[in-house]
Amino acid sequence: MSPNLLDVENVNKIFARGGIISRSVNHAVNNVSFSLAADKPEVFTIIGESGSGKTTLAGMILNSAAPTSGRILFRGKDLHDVRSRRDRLEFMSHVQAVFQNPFDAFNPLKRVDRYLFSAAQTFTECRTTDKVEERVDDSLRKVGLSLAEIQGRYPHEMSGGQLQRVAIARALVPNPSLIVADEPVSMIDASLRMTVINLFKKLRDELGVSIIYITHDLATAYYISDRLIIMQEGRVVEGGDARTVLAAPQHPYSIKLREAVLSVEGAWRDEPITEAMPAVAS
Ligand SMILES: Nc1ncnc2c1ncn2[C@@H]1O[C@H](COP(=O)(O)OP(=O)(O)OP(=O)(O)O)[C@@H](O)[C@H]1O
Repeated sequence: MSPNLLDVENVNKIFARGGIISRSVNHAVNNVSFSLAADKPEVFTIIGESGSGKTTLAGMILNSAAPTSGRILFRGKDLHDVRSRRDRLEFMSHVQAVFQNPFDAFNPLKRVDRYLFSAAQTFTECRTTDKVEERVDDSLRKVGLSLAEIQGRYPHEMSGGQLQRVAIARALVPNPSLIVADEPVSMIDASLRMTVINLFKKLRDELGVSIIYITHDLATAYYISDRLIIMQEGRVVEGGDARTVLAAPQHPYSIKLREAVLSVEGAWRDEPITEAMPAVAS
């Protein structure tokens, strides 16, 4: 049997606080487990209020921090063993990240196309200028942009929504199988949020990319998720198929979640999202 895309097994992260006299520990991630299948791309949402451990968990999935205990496997390989530069580059070509604030992700003094060229040179076999540009243009077209549109532009010359789409295009350059998106729309103008959210759906459906979507936004979580886990104080308090969880919420936090979803659903029904989405090229 082929391994899962991702296995998070009994993962804990404990931060120590204070000095020798007043030492305390913060159990930021507490015994979290879930898996993503290799053959079924999905949007898997990690939802929870501020401080519930979402970003800490994301950091461990991205292998930028190690669990205190438990393990994380990507395609059957323990991330603990992904150490050499070669292994890390290989891992990063399969697992990419999109962060909250696109303006933080790009140096204001650096042209945005440079980031995409650099990703193509680092993570792909493209070596000639033509091949690199072709690869970058291909990735940009998957998010409804093109190299001609963004070439030579600096971050401040783009809207937050456009820049986040460039960040997603950069993540797509290596053809990853998993994107970890940590609050990817919370800093984007509300009118552009659904463009990015719909884009994740298209990446799942048309490119077979699985998305771990991290958020505290109940409405977009409901709209986009196939499965979700709800975190509170580091623990998973409820999880499973998104509609099932929301149809019969058990935990007080999930009940709050459901109430919020119902109120925004009503609003959406009255005022559907009309922003046109670009087709995603395969
Ligand atoms: N490097 C660190 N050192 C010490 N404590 C940390 C560190 N990183 C996170 N924490 C603590 O771990 C807990 C979980 O934080 P985390 O950022 O993962 O939560 P979150 O759910 O992502 O919150 P938010 O939605 O506000 O980003 C918090 O109590 C936080 O203060």
